[in-house]
Amino acid sequence: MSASEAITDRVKVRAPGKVNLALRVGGVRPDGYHSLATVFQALSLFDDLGARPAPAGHYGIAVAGDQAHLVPADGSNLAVRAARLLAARHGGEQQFGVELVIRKTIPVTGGMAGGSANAAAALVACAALWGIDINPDELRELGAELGADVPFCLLGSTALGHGRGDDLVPVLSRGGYHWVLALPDVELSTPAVFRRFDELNPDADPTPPPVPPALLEGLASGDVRRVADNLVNDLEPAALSLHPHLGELLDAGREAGALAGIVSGSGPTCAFLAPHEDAAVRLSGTLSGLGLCRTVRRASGPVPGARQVA
Ligand SMILES: C[C@](O)(CO)[C@H](O)COP(=O)(O)OP(=O)(O)OC[C@H]1O[C@@H](n2ccc(N)nc2=O)[C@H](O)[C@@H]1O
Ligand SMILES: Nc1ncnc2c1ncn2[C@@H]1O[C@H](COP(=O)(O)OP(=O)(O)OP(=O)(O)O)[C@@H](O)[C@H]1O
Repeated sequence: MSASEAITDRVKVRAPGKVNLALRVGGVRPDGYHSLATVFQALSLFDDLGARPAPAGHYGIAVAGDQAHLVPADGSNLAVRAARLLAARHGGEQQFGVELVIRKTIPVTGGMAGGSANAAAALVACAALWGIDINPDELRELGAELGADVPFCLLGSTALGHGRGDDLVPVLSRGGYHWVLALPDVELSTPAVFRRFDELNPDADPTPPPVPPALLEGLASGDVRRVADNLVNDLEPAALSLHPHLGELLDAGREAGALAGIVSGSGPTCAFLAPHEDAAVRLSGTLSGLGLCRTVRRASGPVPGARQVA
């Protein structure tokens, strides 16, 4: 199917990318994952996914968007894996079929949970298309089998994550936050960044450091400066050591008026928090003009998780 045929989508689902306001990383667990203590915020940078019926046993995929060529359009796509997993747990893969189309906006391999957002969207879309009655907890459990960030892409808003990052509790958050996202022209693989973290922290405590209480207080009171002062990402030194020029980009954003700048998740996207919307508009203009990154986007948060749209 070509992406232009998407007009016939029977179900459309929109899912957000994320930024980690705090990403505290502990040592490696027996399952190979790192113990995390993290605060996620879902951002208004969305991927859209359409689903339409297909013959039983057929799972098709098309991907559109300027980075579509970087995303697998076959059975390895996380959205296809999500559809098959849902089917397998509700009667069998041969009982259902679907044609999926993804329109990418979230940067690919950018540290903003793009693939996870597509998996979350596919779970929601296929459950609706196939008439499967599944509650949000079950949906998040399936999501966790697909990737550590998938449950948050389902939940959205602001949440505290423990374990692999998939054990979630909603966090009280007031007000809206205005972000400028600088997308560098390099890729960073999540496992490679965690491996570099291990090299830099050979004696990491199995328990991650706590998220800053002042961050949670800032969110609860809607105090953007307090939030900015307490952003933290333990993967940032690892990402910077793999791509040192990200440090220059972070410095440029701070000098151009950001309250704070951090690497988003495993990077390489750099996320700058602005004091208000006008400042974000100015900051994105300045950063675009510097030529330090491939593109600059603005987004706000928090926004809801994956959900069906008209
Ligand atoms: C960096 C973050 O985006 C922060 O939210 C996530 O921790 C990564 O989440 P994700 O991309 O959904 O992760 P997965 O697809 O489940 O795992 C990809 C790889 O990242 C590493 N990984 C991920 C999560 C975690 N808690 N510990 C890890 O070590 C592992 O090498 C894993 O094989
Ligand atoms: N539906 C999908 N969308 C994007 N990437 C996908 C998808 N399915 C598989 N991938 C592959 O997964 C890898 C990670 O891409 P993704 O865009 O999810 O990275 P990321 O945003 O850095 O992930 P995270 O922030 O969750 O660690 C890439 O190699 C990509 O090609």
